[in-house]
Amino acid sequence: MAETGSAAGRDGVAALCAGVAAPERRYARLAQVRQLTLARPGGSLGQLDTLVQRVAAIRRTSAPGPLTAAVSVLAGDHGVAVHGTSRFRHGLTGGVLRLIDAGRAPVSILAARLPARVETADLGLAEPVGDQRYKIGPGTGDISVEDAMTPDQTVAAVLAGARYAAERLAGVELVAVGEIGVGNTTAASALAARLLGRPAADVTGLGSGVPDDTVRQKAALVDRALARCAGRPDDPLTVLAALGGYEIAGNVGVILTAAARRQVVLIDGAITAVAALLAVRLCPAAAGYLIAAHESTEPSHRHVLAALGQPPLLRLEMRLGMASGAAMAVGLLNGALAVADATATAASAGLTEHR
Ligand SMILES: Cc1cc2ncn([C@H]3O[C@H](COP(=O)(O)O)[C@@H](O)[C@H]3O)c2cc1C
Ligand SMILES: O=C(O)c1cccnc1
Repeated sequence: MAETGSAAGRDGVAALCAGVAAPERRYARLAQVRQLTLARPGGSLGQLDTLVQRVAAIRRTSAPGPLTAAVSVLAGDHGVAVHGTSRFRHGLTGGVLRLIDAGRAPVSILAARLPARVETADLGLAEPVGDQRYKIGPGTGDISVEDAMTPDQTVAAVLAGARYAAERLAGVELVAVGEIGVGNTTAASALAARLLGRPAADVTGLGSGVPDDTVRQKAALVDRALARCAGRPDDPLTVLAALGGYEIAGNVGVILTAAARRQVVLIDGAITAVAALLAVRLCPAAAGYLIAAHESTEPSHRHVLAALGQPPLLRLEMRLGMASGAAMAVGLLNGALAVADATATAASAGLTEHR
């Protein structure tokens, strides 16, 4: 398999990438100058000052102010979960999606407090749940013995994610990117191992909370998956087809579309981070739109964030997925943006600096 997906599909992904222009650094400099005029010591918000400058470059304004946000969760089942790699049974993902849609899942509760609307879609559940307009297939193949998706399904899932983002996530300034999929930390570990050239044991963790012997079994499955596709090209779509999942591919499309629309992309945990890495491998300019909300306990997450050059905003030992870490970070980011926007200037307050 030299290349993944039909020519038309690959053209569609290339068009998504062509729509992404890097953020405009000029606005970061203007925001920095503006910050220095405020009635507080220059640089006193530390990393948050730098973050505000990055958001200024993304939004093309020197004072972006707090951002309107949507929280997005894409869902897909994973064939590899039949080996018992998750705390939960293969196929239970749909129940979690129902809980989110009913407003009773952790992310729904966090989003309601922000407030932010929650959007979800079934891209690859075994049993259909909710909106089926973006559905590509009923769960992936077991990556330890077969490809997760066909080349055409892979490209279709990226493009479905893009369409979902255009139709359901437009009109906000920030997208918190999330996923659910029983078994998807095994897929994320396999993708990270392959994309970063790291051994499975370095990037495999306890996911939803499995015992140590199951973590070792997960690493062995990842090794089998890597051996199965050794020698294949390592272009992002080929790797995604072999080892990924529908919700991961969909999030590649979400990230590229959000970047093209100059939305801030808040990355959640290990599974969305590896989708971001795939998006950046396809389209380097997308990197400028990413902000890493947190670093979860999944060992792959730290390595993938390092490869993305993204320090996490929060380190809380979360391992929940479903955009919950990203939702937690929205308030922090918007707090920094509000301070940058609305603090009095030193001159207006008669506060001149001694040095
Ligand atoms: C009830 C339930 C709620 C969740 N919320 C997030 N995840 C998280 O755990 C899953 C990944 O871990 P693993 O690879 O161990 O299955 C993903 O669904 C992720 O979003 C959940 C998983 C389940 C089952
Ligand atoms: O890193 C994550 O987001 C994560 C970790 C464990 C389980 N689900 C998600």
